[in-house]
Amino acid sequence: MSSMLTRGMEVKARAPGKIILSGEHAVVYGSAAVAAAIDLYTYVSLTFPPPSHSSETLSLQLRDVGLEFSWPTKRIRETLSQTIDSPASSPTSCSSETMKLITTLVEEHSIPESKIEIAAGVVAFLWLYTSIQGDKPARVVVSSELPLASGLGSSAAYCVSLSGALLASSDSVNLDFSSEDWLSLGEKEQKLANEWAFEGEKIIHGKPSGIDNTVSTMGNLIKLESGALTSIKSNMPLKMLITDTRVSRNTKALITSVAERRDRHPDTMTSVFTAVDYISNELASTIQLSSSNDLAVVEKEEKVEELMEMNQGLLQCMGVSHASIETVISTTHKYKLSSKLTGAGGGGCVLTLLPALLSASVVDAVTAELQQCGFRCFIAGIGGKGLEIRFGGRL
Ligand SMILES: Nc1ncnc2c1ncn2[C@@H]1O[C@H](COP(=O)(O)OP(=O)(O)OP(=O)(O)O)[C@@H](O)[C@H]1O
Ligand SMILES: C[C@@](O)(CCO)CC(=O)[O-]
Ligand SMILES: [Mg+2]
Repeated sequence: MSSMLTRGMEVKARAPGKIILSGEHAVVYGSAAVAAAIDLYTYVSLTFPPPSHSSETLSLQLRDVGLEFSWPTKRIRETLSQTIDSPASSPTSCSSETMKLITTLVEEHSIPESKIEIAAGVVAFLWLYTSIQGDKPARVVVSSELPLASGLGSSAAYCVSLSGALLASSDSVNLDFSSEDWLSLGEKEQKLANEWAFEGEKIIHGKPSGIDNTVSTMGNLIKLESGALTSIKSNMPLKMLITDTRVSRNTKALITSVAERRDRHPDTMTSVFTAVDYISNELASTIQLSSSNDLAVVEKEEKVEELMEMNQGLLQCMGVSHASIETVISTTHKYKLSSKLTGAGGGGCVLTLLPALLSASVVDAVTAELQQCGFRCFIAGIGGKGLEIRFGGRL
């Protein structure tokens, strides 16, 4: 399969962003968290030059940030000779020595100071590319429907779609490349893509829990607790208004600030994480479709709202709320709606539950008031597909 793909064929992958309904940060310390895929995707296009082509470069175009990188493959082999021939079938972490070497490759390109956080994404790209495809010349293009660095899992969608495209064109994955439809990977291959994406997330997040890459790979609605995954089936409408405060933040820095607070107050923070664990488990059983869960939708919504408020209080206690998030919470509260931050916090996006019977005029009024504050509001479809691959066709 890989020999056909090396003849100028294009492989595409797409992976969704996510919302975290409860449990961000605490999940890094083993508490339960509940997350859902949303219908906004990051797309990767990977093309190997045809054999007649003289190009011996690896190029990366990041359309969302208007940056382009390219490296002679000879330069990549010289720099990363120690790690380049590792097998794609066994995901490995990027050591600090290799990270330094990759950083020298990234620093050969000047990234404007205002976009410096993209460098971690480029390092993650080079680690995933060289680990899975070695030093083959290729052109990779990334574009996303997600706001970057805003809590909707753009880093995970980036790592999952990259891992998917790279594996789909390796010998580790077997797919029908004569099909022009979006294809899901088999269970084993999905697991491999998720494991590689987790290695990329480690480079971008520092200490990720794995929830973002897992929900982006698998799609749907999931609970993750101490690394153990449960898939949640729900028949609740779960309509969420997403408000992007447009305050950009960095997940790695926020994870570090929570770790520092935990170092200062170990017992207290452990109790906070335990409380979040209870909240996530209660939220999961409230939305879960099961014969013992016979509450009416309105009652379930009231429970979810209260649990979201409680989780937000504990996120504030962890130090990851922000004045812009508090403005969204107080604005939606005027309309008797409950909100919480989603993702790492510090700005970024806020979720507001829109109960099924809420009138459209209230949604319009609250949205208008939030937009007047300079925020961007949208409603995303929840619980859709995860990583998918497509051969040929257009992005
Ligand atoms: N489409 C993209 N193009 C280039 N880099 C990207 C893209 N998507 C994500 N990244 C990388 O991921 C970083 C943002 O990741 P970060 O974890 O801080 O935010 P997030 O994943 O959007 O939010 P959260 O982790 O809270 O869900 C960017 O700075 C960049 O390095
Ligand atoms: C803040 C965090 O819990 C969620 C970010 O979406 C980090 C992680 O779990 O990797
Ligand atoms: Mg992230």
